[in-house]
Amino acid sequence: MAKCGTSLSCYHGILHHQHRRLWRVRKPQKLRISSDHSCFEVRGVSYRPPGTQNNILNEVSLSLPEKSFGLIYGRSGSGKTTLLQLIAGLSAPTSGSICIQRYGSDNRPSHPSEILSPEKVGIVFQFPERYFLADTLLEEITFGWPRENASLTFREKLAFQLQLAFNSVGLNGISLDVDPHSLSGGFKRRLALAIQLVQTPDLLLLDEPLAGLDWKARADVAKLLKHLKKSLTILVVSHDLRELSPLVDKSWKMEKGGVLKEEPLPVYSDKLSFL
Ligand SMILES: Nc1ncnc2c1ncn2[C@@H]1O[C@H](COP(=O)(O)OP(=O)(O)OP(=O)(O)O)[C@@H](O)[C@H]1O
Repeated sequence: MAKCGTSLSCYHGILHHQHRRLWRVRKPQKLRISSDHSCFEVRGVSYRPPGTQNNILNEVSLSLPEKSFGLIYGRSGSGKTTLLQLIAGLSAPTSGSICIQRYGSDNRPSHPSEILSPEKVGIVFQFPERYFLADTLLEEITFGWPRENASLTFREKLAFQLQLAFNSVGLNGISLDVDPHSLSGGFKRRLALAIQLVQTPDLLLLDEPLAGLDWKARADVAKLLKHLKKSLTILVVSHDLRELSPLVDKSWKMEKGGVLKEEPLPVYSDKLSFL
């Protein structure tokens, strides 16, 4: 496979302002939904880990239209990560279902709902760089790919997908020989996203995508997510409401006891800073 260029792409600088801030409720964005559309839906999901007495999640429901950006926020330990893991198919709900529903122009279901297949879902865990294993970018991203038995056509398809994924996260200017651990924080997150995008998921789940990054890398990753949102459905769990709020189409608050409520985001208002 041909190698990409050898130089790191430059970060775009952004101006950083410190403001006094006040909380207020942000108006939800109007979702532009085409007449015929699909939604990822969590329907009445409860989860109790095997061998335990209490539910972590209780009758959780949400509906996220395709190519929109959803955000779940809420207290630590309320069950947000557990919900992402269920949507990704890493554990099975105790009750309820997770599916894709198609709707017609009258906003009514036009087909029977389909169970969401884990192959259609990509998940990036919190601090994904901690799980990097390989010595080069190429090995990291192709980890687990078929080496010998796959047909040439299949390998060509994977190589094509790899190129697309690298381009879409802006890694195309970096040599595939680079040690993933030597990348900056923001570029490590780009790599973690590319690893998932190679699998061409329909739904991308991100657990705290900005956690542990400096302000510049946070702005960089938020900008990248805005770009990815054009072609993917993204559901994020995060405490970083201020940076992500411009991207958010729908939001939910996970409350104590694993109860999810659709709720607009509270945001900081710089305009009111004189108050
Ligand atoms: N397999 C399990 N068995 C028992 N308890 C569990 C299991 N998995 C998670 N929990 C508990 O469920 C609760 C919810 O955990 P979860 O990680 O989903 O919360 P969270 O909202 O994502 O928290 P944070 O914001 O800190 O990441 C926690 O109290 C956790 O300890």
